[in-house]
Amino acid sequence: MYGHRKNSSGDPTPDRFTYPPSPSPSSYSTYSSKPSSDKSTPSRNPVKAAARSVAGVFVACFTPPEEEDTHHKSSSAFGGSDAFSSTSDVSGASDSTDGKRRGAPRGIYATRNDSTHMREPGSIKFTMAEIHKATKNFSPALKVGQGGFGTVYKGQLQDGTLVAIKRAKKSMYDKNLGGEFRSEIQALSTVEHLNLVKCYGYLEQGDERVIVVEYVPNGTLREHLECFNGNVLSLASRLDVAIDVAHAITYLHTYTDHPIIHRDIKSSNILLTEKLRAKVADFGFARLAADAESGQTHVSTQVKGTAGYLDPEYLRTYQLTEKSDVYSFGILLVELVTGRRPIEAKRELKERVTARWAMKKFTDGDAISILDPRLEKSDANGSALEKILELALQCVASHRQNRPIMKRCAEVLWNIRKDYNEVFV
Ligand SMILES: Nc1ncnc2c1ncn2[C@@H]1O[C@H](COP(=O)(O)OP(=O)(O)OP(=O)(O)O)[C@@H](O)[C@H]1O
Repeated sequence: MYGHRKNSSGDPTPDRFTYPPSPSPSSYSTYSSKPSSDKSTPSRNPVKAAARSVAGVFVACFTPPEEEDTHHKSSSAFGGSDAFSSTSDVSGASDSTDGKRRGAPRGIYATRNDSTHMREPGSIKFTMAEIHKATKNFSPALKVGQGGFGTVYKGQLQDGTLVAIKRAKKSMYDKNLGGEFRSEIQALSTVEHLNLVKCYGYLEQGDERVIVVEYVPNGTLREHLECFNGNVLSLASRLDVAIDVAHAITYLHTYTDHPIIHRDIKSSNILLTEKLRAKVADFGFARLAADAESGQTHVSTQVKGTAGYLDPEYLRTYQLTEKSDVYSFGILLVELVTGRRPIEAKRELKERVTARWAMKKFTDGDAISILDPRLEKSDANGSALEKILELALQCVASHRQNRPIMKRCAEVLWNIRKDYNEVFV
């Protein structure tokens, strides 16, 4: 199953992939089972050894796609919406989309009146009437994004709570979305953490699959790294974001009833609050990890994730562990300090795979040259950059046993942040 993103020309471009690939042709099959060399050149410097190792993995595993990914949003979260200030009638059958589908035999348009009963307090099941009311009948004015799962709307519940309402696209449901939907709900409904997007509930009715989650108002990390709002995210804020994400993943790996592996850690799944704190979203690919007591290892029948963030060891072995998230997190750290996407297909060959390029510069003693050009090349930034890259290197080690656990990542980042703060007091 491929997520459908839109490239700059508006064409759907796959950037998320499943291996084994679906029968449909895709350049992403080049990521597949080609074994990668883990035999890095021995080095006395473990950091440099890891760098060589990871560079080898990138060479072996990644053939960048022809098209650069693909940032797309049909409308930005920054656009927000003032549609809630309107007092228009939300029951309105006058909505044009609604009008077009009025004859549909199944789904919400045929069942709106079946589910007008009130939701029981505390229930996570929403009614169709509530969803319609919250989104003003899925008003295009309230659309805040589009992802592999479907369309995301900003909504407001009866009690005034702002929510993001994720409506699965029909094609996804046809492709056996059932499992993924339930997975997302199962994972989301059991967890609660300041740095995780809270799940309020869901609706499963006819062809409709809708998830209601906390609305996070300030766009995605990827949007901030691209300065969509005109402001450059400072290195201090980037460190805070990294710490928040590390805490969120630590919680998923360690403190839930069963370990949860997110499987799709990436900058477009990290949402920012107005105070620029991070909340990790999109558990569409989350799966409950093996029960620690049973000692079983989760073996996937399909490799899922997003190009550029995917753990090569998982790709090779189909064995999913928490360390696959650690790998993706390492890629995210590189993204945070460089500002670049993990794969930048329009750049010259040696710079296309951002982590490989960054690690090479780092081991050549030229880390500062990879710092996001929008950030000042100060001593404080240079020092923090090197420490962050050192951690990133460990996270993207080719063998999972050489990667730190996420809790350790949080601790290291916390210390980097502390040292960084001290420079400014
Ligand atoms: N909880 C939320 N609060 C505010 N905006 C959100 C929320 N969830 C998603 N969005 C917006 O909707 C967009 C699409 O989100 P979604 O999670 O469906 O897809 P994605 O993660 O960007 O892509 P994919 O699903 O293909 O990985 C996001 O990029 C963001 O702009």
